[in-house]
Amino acid sequence: MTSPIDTSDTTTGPVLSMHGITKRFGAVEALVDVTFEVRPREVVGLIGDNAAGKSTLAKIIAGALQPTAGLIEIDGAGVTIGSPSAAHRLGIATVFQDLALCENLDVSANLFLGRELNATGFLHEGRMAQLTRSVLRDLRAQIPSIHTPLHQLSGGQRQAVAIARTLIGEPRLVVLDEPTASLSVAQTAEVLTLIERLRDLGLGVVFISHNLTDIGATCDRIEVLRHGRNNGSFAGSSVRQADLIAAITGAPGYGTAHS
Ligand SMILES: Nc1ncnc2c1ncn2[C@@H]1O[C@H](COP(=O)(O)OP(=O)(O)OP(=O)(O)O)[C@@H](O)[C@H]1O
Repeated sequence: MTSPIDTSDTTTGPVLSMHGITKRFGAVEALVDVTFEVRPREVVGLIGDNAAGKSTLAKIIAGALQPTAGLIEIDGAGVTIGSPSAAHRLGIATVFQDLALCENLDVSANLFLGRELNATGFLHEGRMAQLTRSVLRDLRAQIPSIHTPLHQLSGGQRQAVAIARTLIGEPRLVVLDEPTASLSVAQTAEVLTLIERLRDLGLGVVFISHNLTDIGATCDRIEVLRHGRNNGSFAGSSVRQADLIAAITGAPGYGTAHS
């Protein structure tokens, strides 16, 4: 339960591979011929201006939207991610900005929300508590107690609970949509550390953000979308913010797709 794929070799094939992804909403082309890949043990930043198509791509990965065209592969095999539960079965976990947690429930109950363990018809609270502690230990998340109600936690701790919740399903890939938005500097640092832990656990991570400092500090690779198209791919370690901004805004040299 708490041992996601332990893949230490980043030369292995992508866990997620998307080619020619197009998504139309009527006349609106939200995504056009997009390519996107994530390898095990890799954090890929997905950035772009408002309406660039980031959330649409995340929703397609999460099974909440279907692409109009394109090919999706998980571990090299073509798949259709027809629903959020299909994504879950394929080892894809997504944390959207609303976190989808319950304020009045405690940490452990939130981790198992909607998928409580049953033993002879009863909630198996002891086992859920054990797994909750194990997942939080794997992440080294700073949570006061697994019995603390969610409404008593900080924004960063809530994000930690939402990220810990993804590990219950033994994911290969975790998609985080703006996980540091509206967090303090200290809470942001904690969440960035959690993202690095997910990578250390062998997972592929998609990190969507408008914050280029957070992206630059954490990502192995950064993919830029502009007007629904690929508009630049950068190695995280060596990237300059000016180059990211140029790709996001379409400065000269970055005005076309697939630069
Ligand atoms: N359900 C929908 N119906 C119609 N148009 C949509 C729908 N969802 C997204 N769009 C359009 O698709 C485009 C891409 O939107 P998307 O939300 O993916 O961008 P984004 O990069 O996530 O933006 P932001 O950073 O502002 O959240 C926008 O023009 C948006 O208006």
